[in-house]
Amino acid sequence: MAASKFKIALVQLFVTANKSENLARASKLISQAAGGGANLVALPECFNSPYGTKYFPEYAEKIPGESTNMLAKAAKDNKVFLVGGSIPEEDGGKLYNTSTVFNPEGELIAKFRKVHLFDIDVPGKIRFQESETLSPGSGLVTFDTPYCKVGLAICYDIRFPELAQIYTRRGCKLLLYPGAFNMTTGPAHWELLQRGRALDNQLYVGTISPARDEKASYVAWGHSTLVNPWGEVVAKAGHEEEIVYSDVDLSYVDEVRSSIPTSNQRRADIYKLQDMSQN
Ligand SMILES: O=C(O)CCC(=O)C(=O)O
Repeated sequence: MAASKFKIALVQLFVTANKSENLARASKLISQAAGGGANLVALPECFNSPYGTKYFPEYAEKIPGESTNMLAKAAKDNKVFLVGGSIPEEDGGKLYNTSTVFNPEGELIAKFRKVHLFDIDVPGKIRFQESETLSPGSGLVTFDTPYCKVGLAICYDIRFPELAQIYTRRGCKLLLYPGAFNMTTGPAHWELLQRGRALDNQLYVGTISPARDEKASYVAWGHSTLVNPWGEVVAKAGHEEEIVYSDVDLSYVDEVRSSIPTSNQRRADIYKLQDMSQN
């Protein structure tokens, strides 16, 4: 029988412009998280490079490559499931914002390319057009652990509730979103979106941000968080580098779903959700 509890570590890494420093630091914090008892360790969006359209071409790598080789080794050395945040990936002349997942044997078990690119323009506040240099992914990705099935997406993807609903339909009890919200949308929407996705789908939602660097061209909000199926924040970082640990209690997912059985109360006769993804 699958274990009903496991420990997750959200690694809020301080990311700099120095890739090898980022990789070394990430590797050290993954070991620290494993030493702290985590079964599953997760890194932030763009953990190996600064976040910004001008940086993506400069830092992009093939998979496998330097960054994912480090992740594979760290997962194996520390015997953890490792969600490698995301990195700018180059493939076939295109760039993607890509998350990779490794099992405790160091094998790549999932690869997700951000599906919804972060293209926004909030007048006087923030304009960001990820599509200037990136291409979107075209598939949805879940992976299996001995604990539960996990759904994976990246940052802006959290704004699209259909994606989370599809992962829930596929049997996920935990959704993970490496992400880097900013000083405008962070305070307004970061926690609200996570609590919304968790409550709508009655599952755990974890987000993993880089630590805030006030000197960076894109200032991340921080506040990596875990929300439970009741919609409560159970663990939350500040904005500096830190590891946030929490137990994920899968029996609580079942309890909430049986107390308020929304998933059996849908009106398929008046609306429907369609999963068109091939993977
Ligand atoms: O949705 C937002 O407000 C922020 C999204 C973002 O920063 C990203 O997709 O990387």
